[in-house]
Amino acid sequence: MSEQREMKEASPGYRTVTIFVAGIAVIALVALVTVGVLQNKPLPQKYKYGIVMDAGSSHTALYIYQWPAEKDNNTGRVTQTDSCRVDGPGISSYASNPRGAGESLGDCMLKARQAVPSSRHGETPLYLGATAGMRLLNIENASASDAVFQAVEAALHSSPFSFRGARILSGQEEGAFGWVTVNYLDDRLTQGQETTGALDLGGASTQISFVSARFDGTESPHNLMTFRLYGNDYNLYTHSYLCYGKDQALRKMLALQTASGPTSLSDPCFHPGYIRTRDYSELYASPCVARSKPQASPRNFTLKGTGDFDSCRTAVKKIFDFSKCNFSRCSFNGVFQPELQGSFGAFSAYYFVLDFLNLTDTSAPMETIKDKLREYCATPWADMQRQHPSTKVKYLAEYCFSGTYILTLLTEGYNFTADTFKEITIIRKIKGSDAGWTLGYMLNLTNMIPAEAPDAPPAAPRRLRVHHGAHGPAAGGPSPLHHLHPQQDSVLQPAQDRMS
Ligand SMILES: Nc1ncnc2c1ncn2[C@@H]1O[C@H](COP(=O)(O)OP(=O)(O)O)[C@@H](O)[C@H]1O
Ligand SMILES: [Ca+2]
Repeated sequence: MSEQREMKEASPGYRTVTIFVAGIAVIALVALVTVGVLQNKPLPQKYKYGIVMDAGSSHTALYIYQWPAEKDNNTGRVTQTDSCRVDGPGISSYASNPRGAGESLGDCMLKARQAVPSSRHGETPLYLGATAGMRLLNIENASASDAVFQAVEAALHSSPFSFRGARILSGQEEGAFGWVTVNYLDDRLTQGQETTGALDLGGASTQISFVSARFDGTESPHNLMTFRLYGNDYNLYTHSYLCYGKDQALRKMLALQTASGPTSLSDPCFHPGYIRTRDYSELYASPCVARSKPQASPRNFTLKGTGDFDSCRTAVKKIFDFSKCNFSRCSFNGVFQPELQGSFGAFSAYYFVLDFLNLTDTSAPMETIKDKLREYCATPWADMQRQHPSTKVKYLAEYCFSGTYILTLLTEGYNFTADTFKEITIIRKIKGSDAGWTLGYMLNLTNMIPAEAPDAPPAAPRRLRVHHGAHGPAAGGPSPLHHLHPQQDSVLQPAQDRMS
């Protein structure tokens, strides 16, 4: 009896404890399940991603872009979230070891896997675009360039991303996409504002692109790219000069100086005291200079710097041909160029070189710029090395040439004057994204720039179909496999397609 009473008496407290413990257990279970579910099923991602690899002549770089998931295909701004520089040289340097080209991309691919949330991997487009280094290899040895592409494609196919092809961009595309990038990042396209021209200096080629009111393509159809973006039509003049990137331009200058096969060369574009043995077969191993290789020459020559800016300019100027022009006006080498118009953004090696030389202020008088270069080139090589112990020796040795080349290309080549030179801004990034062709390339291939303004009445679809232009390796390249047709539905259209 008493026991029963006791139990009865104890029961209210016992029940409270039981309910309490059970409650805790349920909460713990729910929390455990929630954590488990969340770990397996990631939270919905706010962003989408796209990856472009820039296989340049000197090196390959990977860029990761992101944009708000719900604004996809609209005006949601695409920004660069990450980039990765591949160790070693550009893929065109792997002609005799194609597998090495594929392997070289491994570290950056790993970085991309870590940077893009895994739930997005499968839907993230991955593109590789090669520029002038592969254009040259393709000219020189098409089967070697095929083998490099095969190795690179195999490597990228094995990534978790949605690989959409590796191909050589035409010079027109390279120039036009650089222009799209700069104007997209500056937000000049949605507003229908006046656009900025684009100047891109690479190692093997250089591009100039700008909108010209005086150019409709009649004079030189190959230089016209037409766009309709956000409801505005653009006639873009663009030209890519193969062999006029700064590395090939240097080869061209050295080739002119060694035409007779000397054993030593005094060169004004290198610092006084600079001395280096150069191999003839190495110097001439490029389609840019191969034909001018001396008939008979020793194995190598000794290159000695004299550090004389004015003589360097004279030597550099000789790689430009100003003698012929079959158009109303030309830049050089008989290439049509309308009168320069508007402001320009100059990036890539323009930035690397002029930033190193502290010459990014283009509003400085031309004479001041020349004086600074004159003084710079005259600095003894030993002093240069002492002052810049951590700068790559190859770069350090060539900044005098590169600065002189840039000045000559802009003023004598493109006809920038003391006045219009001020219209050039030297840029590396715009709002955190690198200036270059990659962003424009991706925006085009993923149709992220609409032809019509977003709030325009639903007119007939204006997206223009693009065929590859009848020019450049992109059209007649090594193998159709490498030239997927990613540009269908793109808004970018080379003029000759429109007119045919
Ligand atoms: N820090 C730097 N200083 C000087 N030059 C640089 C630096 N970084 C890159 N470059 C140069 O910029 C150029 C980049 O060209 P790249 O994009 O590889 O070639 P292309 O566009 O012709 O295919 C190369 O000449 C490379 O040597
Ligand atoms: Ca480049």
